[in-house]
Parts: sequence; C-alpha cells; structure tokens
Amino acid sequence: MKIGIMGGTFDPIHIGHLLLGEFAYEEFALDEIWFLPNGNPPHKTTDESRVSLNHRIEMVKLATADIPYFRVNLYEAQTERHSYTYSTLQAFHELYPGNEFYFILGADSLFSIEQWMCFREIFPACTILAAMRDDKDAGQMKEQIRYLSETYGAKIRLLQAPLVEISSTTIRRRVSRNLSVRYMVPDQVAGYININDLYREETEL
Ligand SMILES: Nc1ncnc2c1ncn2[C@@H]1O[C@H](COP(=O)(O)OP(=O)(O)OP(=O)(O)O)[C@@H](O)[C@H]1O
Ligand SMILES: O=C(O)c1ccc[n+]([C@@H]2O[C@H](COP(=O)([O-])O)[C@@H](O)[C@H]2O)c1
Repeated sequence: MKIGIMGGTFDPIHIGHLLLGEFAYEEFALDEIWFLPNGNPPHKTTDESRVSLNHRIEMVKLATADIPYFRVNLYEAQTERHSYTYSTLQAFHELYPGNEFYFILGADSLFSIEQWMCFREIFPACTILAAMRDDKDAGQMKEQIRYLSETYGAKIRLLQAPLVEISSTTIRRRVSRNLSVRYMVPDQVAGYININDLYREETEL
C-alpha cells in the first residue's frame, strides 16, 4: 500500500492539515492517510502551555472520523519521550513491511528539516510530499527541494494543495480572543474546543 503520513502537533487540527491529507491522497493515488499526532513535540518548547495530548488526539479523531481513508496512528502518542520522524519511519517499515511511505509536510517543516534528529535517515525511508503555506514560498520551495534532492538524494515532490494561511496558532489566538474559528476547523472540532473550554487563556498561545 501507499501510505501518506500527516505528522503534526495538531494543537488543534485545522483545515490546512486536512486539505494536505485530501490532496495528497488524490494527487499521489495513496491508499490511506495516517494522521500521526506527536506525543511530545521535539522542537516546540512551550509544551506546558498547550492542551493535553488527549485533547489533541480527540480532536484529530473527530476531524477524520467520517473519511474512510483517513486513519489516526497513535505510535508517537504512546511515549512520553520525544518522537523523532526518522525513528518512527524505521519502526513503520518494521511494523508494516512492504508498504511505501509518503511523509506530508508544509513549507516551514521542509525548510527546517536539516535541524531534525538524524534527518539523513528520513530520506531513504519515504518520499516527502511538501506543500506551500504561502505564495512567497514558491521559488524558495523549488530551490530547497532541488538542494535536498541533490545533497542527500531525498525524494521530494511538490504537493499542490490549496493555499490556506491558517495555523494552529491562529486558531488558539482567535479562541482566546473570543473570535470565531468556524470554517477554519471542522464543526466537531469547534464544538469540542467550546465544550472543553480549550484555548481560552492568552497564556495558552
Ligand atoms: N495551512 C497550512 N498549509 C500547509 N501546511 C500546513 C498548514 N498548517 C500546518 N501545516 C503543516 O502541517 C504539519 C503539522 O503542523 P502543526 O501541527 O505544527 O500545525 P501549525 O498550524 O503549523 O501549528 P502552530 O501554529 O502551532 O505552529 C507541518 O508540517 C506544517 O508545516
Ligand atoms: O524528528 C524530528 O527531529 C522532528 C523535528 C520537527 C518536526 N518533526 C515532525 O514534523 C511533523 C510536523 O511537526 P510540527 O511541529 O510542525 O507539528 C511532526 O510529525 C513532527 O514530529 C520531527
């Protein structure tokens, strides 16, 4: 099978993430998209101010429940230790042999990938599908793809998805200011945020 992996902190999941999954599925004829919530994000330093892992997972489940080819994979959520993409991919090849993995990410992740743990080991283990987050990314993205491909033999494809300038930060900020997040997150996620009173405090940004 061809499996797309949509890794993220998902604090909370929003339509930018879901569109990447949907367009990757279609454009690269993938069989499934696995949403992979990060248990303890290696590079985000403000974990203590974020909502609990359980809330993040619950929102990912709600957002993906109706789509048969969207799955939630809790591999990285099962450990308190940092999860690193290279080791998750190694584990997936052992746990699910014979599958091809496509790691889906946005421009910011592609630009910082050389700071990731053992990043060279990521390239032979998957094809990267990289999406722009912003119009300004276009030229720089192509250059970064060329650079990573030539330098490390990375297999990277540009993922053409609608440009959505929404981030989890935007959602957290808007909720804390009592502004609407309707249409930015699925209705079920907006309802969950509301019922559980998430992101109300400015300090949770
Ligand atoms: N609107 C978007 N368009 C394209 N890619 C996105 C978008 N939002 C997130 N991504 C990508 O999805 C992956 C997971 O992102 P993450 O869960 O950190 O969301 P985020 O919106 O970037 O969060 P935050 O604002 O908290 O940093 C990353 O590879 C990121 O680049
Ligand atoms: O392995 C690493 O060192 C590493 C460093 C930064 C990000 N990642 C992964 O990249 C994905 C997007 O990360 P984030 O923080 O933007 O949600 C998610 O699956 C992270 O686990 C991985």
